[in-house]
Formats: sequence, C-alpha cells, structure tokens
Amino acid sequence: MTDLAQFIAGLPKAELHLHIEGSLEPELMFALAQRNNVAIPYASVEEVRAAYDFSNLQDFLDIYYAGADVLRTRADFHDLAMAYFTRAAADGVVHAEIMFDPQTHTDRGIPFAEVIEGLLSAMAAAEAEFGLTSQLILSFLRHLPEEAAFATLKMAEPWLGRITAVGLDSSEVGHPPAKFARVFAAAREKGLKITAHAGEEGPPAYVHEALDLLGVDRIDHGNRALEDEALVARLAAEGMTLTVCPLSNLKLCVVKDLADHPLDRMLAEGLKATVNSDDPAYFGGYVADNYRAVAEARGLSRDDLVTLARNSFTGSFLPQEMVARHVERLEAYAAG
Ligand SMILES: Nc1ncnc2[nH]cnc12
Ligand SMILES: [Zn+2]
Repeated sequence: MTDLAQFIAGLPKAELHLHIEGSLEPELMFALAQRNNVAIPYASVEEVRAAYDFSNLQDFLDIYYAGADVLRTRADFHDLAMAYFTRAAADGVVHAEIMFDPQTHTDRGIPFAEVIEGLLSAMAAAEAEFGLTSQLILSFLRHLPEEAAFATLKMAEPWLGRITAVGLDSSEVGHPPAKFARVFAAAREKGLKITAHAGEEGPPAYVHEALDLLGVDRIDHGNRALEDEALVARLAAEGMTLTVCPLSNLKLCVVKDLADHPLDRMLAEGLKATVNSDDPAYFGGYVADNYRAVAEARGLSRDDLVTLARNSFTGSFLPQEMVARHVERLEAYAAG
C-alpha cells in the first residue's frame, strides 16, 4: 500500500451518500439469484462487470433496477448490507448514512418490513462487530408520482423512529424537486431530516428548488451548482454539505476525466464537500477508492483529505456531541 493509500484507509470518515442497492456486487447477485431461484440475464460475473459501461445516469439506473430483482427476503437485505459494512469498515468508515429505495422492492411485491428489518439487523450487527454506527435514509424514486412517495411514507410509519431522513433519487432531469414539495413537507413534520439528489445531471435551478421547496439539510452531488455563482455563494454561506461522488461522476459521464473533477474547486469556493461512493459495486470503488482516485487526479493535500473527512462528520445527521467526538479522533489521527 502506498503512503497515501495507507493515510486514506486510516482516516476516520463517515459515508453520507451510499445507495445500499448499489453495493450489490456481481458475486452476491449470482449467489442470491441462485438462493431465490431468480433468472438473471448474465452468464458470469465477468459478463455482469462488462455490462457496467454507462453513458449517463439513466443507462446505469436501468441496470441497477434490474439487478435489484435478486433481492427478495429479509436475509438478502441483511447480507447485502453486511457486505457493505464489512467493506466500509476496512476503508476507515466509522459511521454510514445509507439510502434505500423501498419502491424498487415494494413495487415487485416485496413487503416493506422485509426490506427494512433486514437492513436494521445488519446495522445492529455492524455496530456490534465493527463499532460502525449507521442511520437510514428512505429515498423516494423521483420518476414515480408524488402520490407513490406519499404511499411509501405511510408504509414506513411503524418504523419512523428508526429512519433518520428522507431522500430523493433516480432519474433527475424532468423530475424537479418541486414535484415532491408536499411529501417532503409531510416528512419534515414527522421529524425526518431531508436530503435530495440535485445538480448531478439536472440544472442549478433544481438545487435552488431543493433548498427553497424541499428545505434540504444536505445536497447529494450538487456538481452543477458550480454553474451559478450566486448559488455557490448561498451554499457556502449556509454551510450546506454536498455529498460528492467522484468515481460515480466519472462512470456516469458527469465529468469526462477525473482530472477535470471540481472537488478541490468546491473546497476553494468554501463549499462543505464530502467524498462518497454512491453505488460502489457499479462504479468501481468504495469510499477509500474515491478519496484515492480524486486525490491522485487533482493532487489533493493531506490537509484537503482531512477537511473532506471533517466535513463528513459535521455534515452527518449525528448529534453534536458525537460529531465532536469523531472530529477529535480525526484531528488526533491527522496530527500523527
Ligand atoms: N447516482 C444516482 N443518482 C440518482 N439516483 C440514483 N440511484 C442510485 N444511484 C443514483
Ligand atoms: Zn446517489
């Protein structure tokens, strides 16, 4: 391991932008297909990986939703999440705020309870085994109508004490935050935090809407906010956290090359950027791979890496005293 790789792996960090369905590795996809007797359109793990060549977000989403079909039982969701936590712990992740897409499963007839109970049991096991804490973000699929999001929120009612936040993901362009203003207001009234994908492929106006109409506590991605100077100034002034995903941006052609990635520009503009893996099984790397790849491509300093890790804690939904404890440990690590 290089010095940089070692420094990154040991850097205590939180992961704030991770779709648990996007951590389904081809090997587990095959194992679950067999366990559940589900047919998949691939002959081998290599063939699955070869299919992961995307030109844009929709290209990826089509394959990602098809892959999720092997997830059927509570045990499947437990195994999926446990595989992620095991991998994340090895990357120095001490806290993870994971998104799940209930509609991807309930629309196939999988009960909400199977999905969330499997995830919750893995979360408890990860805390016991690795000391890794986690929280759940229920994400609404934005290509579906707002009424479907309301139905999902209703389904989640018995578990609201175990869900920290709601999010908004899936096909961005053509599905602006405004479409979901009422359901996010309802979620906020129930005491949930709010996050939304905005400015990944969609225009800066969608980031404005996420702030003004959804009242977000964080922005997922936010890359295209950089096209709007006043918006950048506002995000900086509000101390809004952006959950940036470098390898995702590369694989989904949000950037042509990692050498063009705007992460250091975001930091220079005073934005609270963080580094995350988004859908690591599909984009070629977990969170430490993302830190490493962008650090090498953009020549980030150790101070930059520490800032990114610090932002991951201050931008988390953890209580202030836990944030302070994590930041203290991080500063001790940085001081060597
Ligand atoms: N990067 C992404 N953007 C929007 N929806 C997603 N669902 C999973 N990954 C996503
Ligand atoms: Zn995402």
